[in-house]
Amino acid sequence: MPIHEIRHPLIRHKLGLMRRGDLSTKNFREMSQEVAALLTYEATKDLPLEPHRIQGWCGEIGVEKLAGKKVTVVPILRAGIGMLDGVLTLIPGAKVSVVGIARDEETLLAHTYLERLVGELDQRLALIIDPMLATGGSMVAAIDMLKKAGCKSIRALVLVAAPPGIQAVQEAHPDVHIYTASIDSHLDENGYIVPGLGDAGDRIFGTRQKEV
Ligand SMILES: O=P(O)(O)OC[C@H]1O[C@H](OP(=O)(O)OP(=O)(O)O)[C@H](O)[C@@H]1O
Ligand SMILES: O=c1cc[nH]c(=O)[nH]1
Ligand SMILES: [Mg+2]
Repeated sequence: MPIHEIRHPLIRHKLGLMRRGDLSTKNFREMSQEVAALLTYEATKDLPLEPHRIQGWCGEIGVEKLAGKKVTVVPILRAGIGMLDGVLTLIPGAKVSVVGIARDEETLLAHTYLERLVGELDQRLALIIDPMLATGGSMVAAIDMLKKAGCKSIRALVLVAAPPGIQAVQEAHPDVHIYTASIDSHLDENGYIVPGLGDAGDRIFGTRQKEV
């Protein structure tokens, strides 16, 4: 199945804390990075390795290293930035491709406003990061963009996913695996995930936020 809900106890615990409406911006931000790192660990567990010979302390030995070109991490602005350091903690050499996509609050349609992709995408695994997969419009737009640029291997890491978003990605891009900390219940009348996290961008950056 291309949807992976990672039900690790540390993720469940941290996500439970993140769902508190009164959590500070600082704590929400920190936990976004921590859960992103844990999702990265799961999403990379089958990356190919290649043998490599090095000089060890006792002479030449065989070790393994990641095969192929470096991974590119693709944060979807703004909220994806809230997961970036967490991913880079585990893959510090990754290249970063920044994509700006905003969802229109009325129509819920995704609009692309920035595309800064790294080179040699045809040889890289792309890890798209965004805390929320709601209608799926933003994620589908990001995958469309990467594929148009030649990328052949794409995975999506989201903190919370809603069924309509999962379905939209699976229908448009069945080859893309989604890794999430939780598959939530549904979307409300404004397209927000329930129970969800609220507006992830606002909670990470400390901007407009509904009173709780
Ligand atoms: O699945 P969708 O229905 O497309 O919704 C999810 C998108 O909405 C949020 O971003 P938003 O557009 O609010 O931008 P922001 O990160 O700048 O706040 C979120 O970070 C996703 O990118
Ligand atoms: O629940 C949602 C849906 C879209 N964007 C968010 O930030 N939160
Ligand atoms: Mg937002």
